[in-house]
Amino acid sequence: MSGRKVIVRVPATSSNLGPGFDCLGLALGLYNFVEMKVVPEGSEVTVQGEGASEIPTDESNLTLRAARRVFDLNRAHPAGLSLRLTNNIPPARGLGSSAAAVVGGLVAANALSGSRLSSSELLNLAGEMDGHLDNVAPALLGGLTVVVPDGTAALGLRLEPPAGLLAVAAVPAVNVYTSRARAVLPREVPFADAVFNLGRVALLVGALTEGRFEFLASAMADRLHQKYREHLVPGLTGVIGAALKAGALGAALSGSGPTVIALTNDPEKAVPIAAGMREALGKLGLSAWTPTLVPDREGACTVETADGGAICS
Ligand SMILES: Nc1ncnc2c1ncn2[C@@H]1O[C@H](COP(=O)(O)OP(=O)(O)OP(=O)(O)O)[C@@H](O)[C@H]1O
Ligand SMILES: N[C@@H](CCO)C(=O)O
Repeated sequence: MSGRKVIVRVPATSSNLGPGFDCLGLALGLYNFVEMKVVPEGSEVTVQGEGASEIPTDESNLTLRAARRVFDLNRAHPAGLSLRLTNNIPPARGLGSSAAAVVGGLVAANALSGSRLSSSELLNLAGEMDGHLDNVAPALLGGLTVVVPDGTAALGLRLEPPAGLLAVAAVPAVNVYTSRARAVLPREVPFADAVFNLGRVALLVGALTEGRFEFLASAMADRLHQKYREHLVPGLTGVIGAALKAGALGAALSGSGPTVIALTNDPEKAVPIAAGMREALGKLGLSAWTPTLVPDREGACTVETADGGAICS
């Protein structure tokens, strides 16, 4: 096994999309790369790019831990492992960095040990390790995903995002840790708020799969989590409002924030939408990165297999 190497590409993800708290996610064309090589002994992790100074490189590294789970399950025991992580997804910004780290480790190790685990086994493992099925499902499967835990298993459905959809992200230069953003959520919500979200999440899935963009502004509204997180996410309401004013079809907090994601199907509107969101954050003294991203349709895939081929298109 020594010397065998794979490179896996994993997309960023935006979960919730407004009302779909913990169940909806969209894969985005912004990628982390995991190069995993079997070496004669020891383990070595290097990180370059986003989060390089904060992501651990010892045995606690998420990608390494995920890989070890798969090697154990596949009864493959590489003598040593070398991991080179090249990150374009900024951590702690609501773009699924930790989900990408886990999925990358699982998929790379599975590819190096005979691909014995199925996609649903990988989804269950990823959900167990990351704790956020709504990020790991789109990272693994690509596209628009609906996922729910059902007993000990996850039920994940991949749907095709509509043609021409673009996501303009406003990524402010502040960290919001998911654990903190969950701790501020209430234990109970008003029945009317639950009903508000139920209708909208159904409408949102239907609107996206049918390309009924005129429904998105209403369908991306939320009453279950965004208002409780407002104090952690600078300018949340103002940034969403600015995106809608600049012509976005709909906008919402990405995952647990602080990124806001705005959808459009008009490439020319992406520029004013990004400018509007930057301006709203600028009024608070915050700078933001505002990339326009296409939906990723492949999910985690192998850009270089152990025998030199490629699985990603
Ligand atoms: N690319 C990565 N590689 C390894 N560990 C990571 C990576 N990204 C995040 N982590 C780790 O995951 C843990 C959870 O981080 P955090 O709550 O910010 O999740 P996150 O996935 O970055 O959130 P988000 O979805 O908001 O980006 C932290 O301990 C962090 O160091
Ligand atoms: N659905 C989760 C995503 C965390 O990345 C949340 O909003 O807390």
